[in-house]
Amino acid sequence: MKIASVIVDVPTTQTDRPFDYAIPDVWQGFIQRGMRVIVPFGNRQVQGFVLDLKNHSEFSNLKELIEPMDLVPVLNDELLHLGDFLAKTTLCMKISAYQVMLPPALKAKYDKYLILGNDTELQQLPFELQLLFDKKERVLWKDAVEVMSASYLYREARNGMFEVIYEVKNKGNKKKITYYRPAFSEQEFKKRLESVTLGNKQAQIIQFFLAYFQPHTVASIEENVTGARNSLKSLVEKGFLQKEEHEQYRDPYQDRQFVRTTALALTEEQQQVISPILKSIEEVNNDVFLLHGVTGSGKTEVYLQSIDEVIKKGKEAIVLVPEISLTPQMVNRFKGRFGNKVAVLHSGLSIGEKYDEWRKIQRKEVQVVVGARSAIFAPFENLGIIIIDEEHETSYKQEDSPRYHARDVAIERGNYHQCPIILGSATPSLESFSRAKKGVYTLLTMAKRMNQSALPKVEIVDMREELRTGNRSMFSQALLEKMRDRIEKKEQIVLFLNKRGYSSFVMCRDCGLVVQCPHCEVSLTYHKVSNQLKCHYCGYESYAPKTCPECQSEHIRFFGTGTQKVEEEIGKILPEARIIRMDVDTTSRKGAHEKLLTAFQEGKADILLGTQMIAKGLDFPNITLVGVLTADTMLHIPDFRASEKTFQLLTQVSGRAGRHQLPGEVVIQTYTPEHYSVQLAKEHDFIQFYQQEMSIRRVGQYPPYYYLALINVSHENLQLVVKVMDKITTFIRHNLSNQARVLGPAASPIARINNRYRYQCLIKYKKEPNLIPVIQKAIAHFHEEQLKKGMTITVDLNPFTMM
Ligand SMILES: Nc1ncnc2c1ncn2[C@@H]1O[C@H](COP(=O)(O)OP(=O)(O)OP(=O)(O)O)[C@@H](O)[C@H]1O
Ligand SMILES: [Zn+2]
Ligand SMILES: [Zn+2]
Repeated sequence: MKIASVIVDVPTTQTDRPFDYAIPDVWQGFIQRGMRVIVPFGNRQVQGFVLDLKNHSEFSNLKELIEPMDLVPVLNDELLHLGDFLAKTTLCMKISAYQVMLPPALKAKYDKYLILGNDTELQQLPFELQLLFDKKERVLWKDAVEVMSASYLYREARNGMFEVIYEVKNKGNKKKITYYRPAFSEQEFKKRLESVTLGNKQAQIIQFFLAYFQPHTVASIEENVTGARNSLKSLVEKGFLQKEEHEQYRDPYQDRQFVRTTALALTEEQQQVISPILKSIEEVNNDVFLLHGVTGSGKTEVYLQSIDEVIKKGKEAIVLVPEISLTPQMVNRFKGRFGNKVAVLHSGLSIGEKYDEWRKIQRKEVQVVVGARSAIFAPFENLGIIIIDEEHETSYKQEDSPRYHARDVAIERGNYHQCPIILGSATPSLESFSRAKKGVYTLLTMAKRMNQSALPKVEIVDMREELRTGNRSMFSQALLEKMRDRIEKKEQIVLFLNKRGYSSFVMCRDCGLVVQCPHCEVSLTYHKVSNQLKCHYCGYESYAPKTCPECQSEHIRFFGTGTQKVEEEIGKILPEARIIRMDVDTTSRKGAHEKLLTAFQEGKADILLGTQMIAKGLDFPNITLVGVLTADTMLHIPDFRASEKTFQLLTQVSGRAGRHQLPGEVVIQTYTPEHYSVQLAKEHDFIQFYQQEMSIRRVGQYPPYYYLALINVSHENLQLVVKVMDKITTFIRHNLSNQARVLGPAASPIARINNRYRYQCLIKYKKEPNLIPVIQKAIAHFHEEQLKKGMTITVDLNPFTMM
């Protein structure tokens, strides 16, 4: 093959297609599909992905590609195909589709190094390289190519002379660990022993190996035979032992002892739901299961035993969990069952650690990956199951390009591998549940909690009523009494606050002004520690004003409640209570999250106070009271999913109480007690909520009855934004069927971010086969504006944020 088709890293619409490059002779036979290469583009050199190899091109005078960046492909055939799928279904550039599948270490420009292969002696190298390597462990790639050709280096790397690694700054080099392994079978080993004479130490070492016939590290040999180190070499020379080196990964969990767990005897309900899953695994079917199980019904055990079956068949498993429930407790459950067969991918890892975990997958050293959204791209080649826990979580949708939903990617991959998919939740999304009702997915239900424990009793407290009776505190009488009671009984409490920071906004009580960001149309958030106001969209910061910027009144103050303020107030009313506060501020340091949770688990506090991050996944036996301080903050955001999100959150938080022997109770404080999402969360009635919400969606023409597409235009010049959005909207309106509803142009709910005005157009549709080409055509018209004037146009198919 003489020609490579390459997708280049130049993200513009004009370059969003493969370019052909001639493969120079030195690289013939080396370049493969899915490798990254460096190619000339214009007068620059850029990276690209090889999509295809061929012998003929419709273009003549092809430029030559410069060199490969990888020894082996970083994307396999399936992932190349998946990139196509992403580009088509999310309207992103192909280059961003491929890049999103790789760990960040392979995206940015990190330095590349050569290190010597396991068996390479310095003397084997050409003299020029010997000089470079002299006493060094590794050599910068760019220094090496000054003295030797890249093709020589790559070929020898393939032969095992070197390894090529990407070095992520400050994260330390790959660690190697030396092992000694027996050179023959046990029988052969014993036979040969008869015909040699060994020194005392050597004999002891041999005895040790015969007792534990497996590879050992030097450290473990020395532990058993003191001073063994010096005799190992001669045993290698005599042929008894072989020395080998294994890479030691920067395993973030390596210092931890995992208590091994074994499969639990399943309850009747668990058995009922797992049997169709096992059947699907057995028959290699591509079924999508929606596992609707109430909180604490034992969904995780169903996942674990399904995965176990998949591993036994020599296949692999991907488990997605939302970033915030990817707690050490969650990781332990998987590592405890499958040990080092598990790789973990989440945003708390350093770039180097992510790269290491990814390579374990690529090298087939693990069979299970547990991770947040992007783990759906794990480069497994023989997938046997994909599990998405808490499938209703909106964090499975990526908010920047490629705007993909992990569920769609999972279904696409499941289809390729012909493997089952489990979507699990106590509060499934309306989209998934309606698909299950229609029979597109198979519905599996677990309605009971483990050990017959009841779902917690929920009490709703009307905070307006509290105010009327003169209670101005953030705790209702009911909640306060129950908190006292639990502290006395030495049981534990979870207090949930739907917010971050000390207080959310600053308002003037005289003129009603809310202090806003000067660049964005949002109110600023007050941070007590620094006495600053911050914008969470653009990062703008200023000191909190002492007087109102509008009317100069001094009655300007902070509204709303934050975790710090709640902590202070508890300190006043329940001074004996020990509190652990978990929010963005207390958990920003690496490992902090885990420390706080462990402390709580060990009973070092009575109250766990926190935001969203404590709502899910926690499974602690001693929690018997959950208090939700303000249930309605989320009901008022401009989003048609506001009620659904409120119901889900209240159900999830309530689900933390009374999961084991002790019964649980929940107090929900609210200013809108009559709202159905609050009332039905009290009843734990998902089905009723589903029906009620569906009828509202039908009337409002929202998903799952209609699909949505959101187009957004932003620029500093308001007139330009309005003009462009108007033209796009008109074009789309004229080119879709009259069943489609095209709303807009209208100012976005957040009308300005970072001084850029934002306008949008929302399309609601049922069936529009031409939707994508029409949108593309509408936008293509404004290329010039995008390129020259810095205007941004984004398209979000099935958007999850309407802001
Ligand atoms: N078959 C079983 N026998 C005994 N205990 C079990 C069994 N299955 C699960 N459990 C235990 O029951 C508890 C609840 O299970 P699990 O956390 O899996 O529930 P879940 O459905 O995932 O809940 P949530 O949706 O609230 O996270 C756990 O402590 C788990 O170890
Ligand atoms: Zn004022
Ligand atoms: Zn701002």
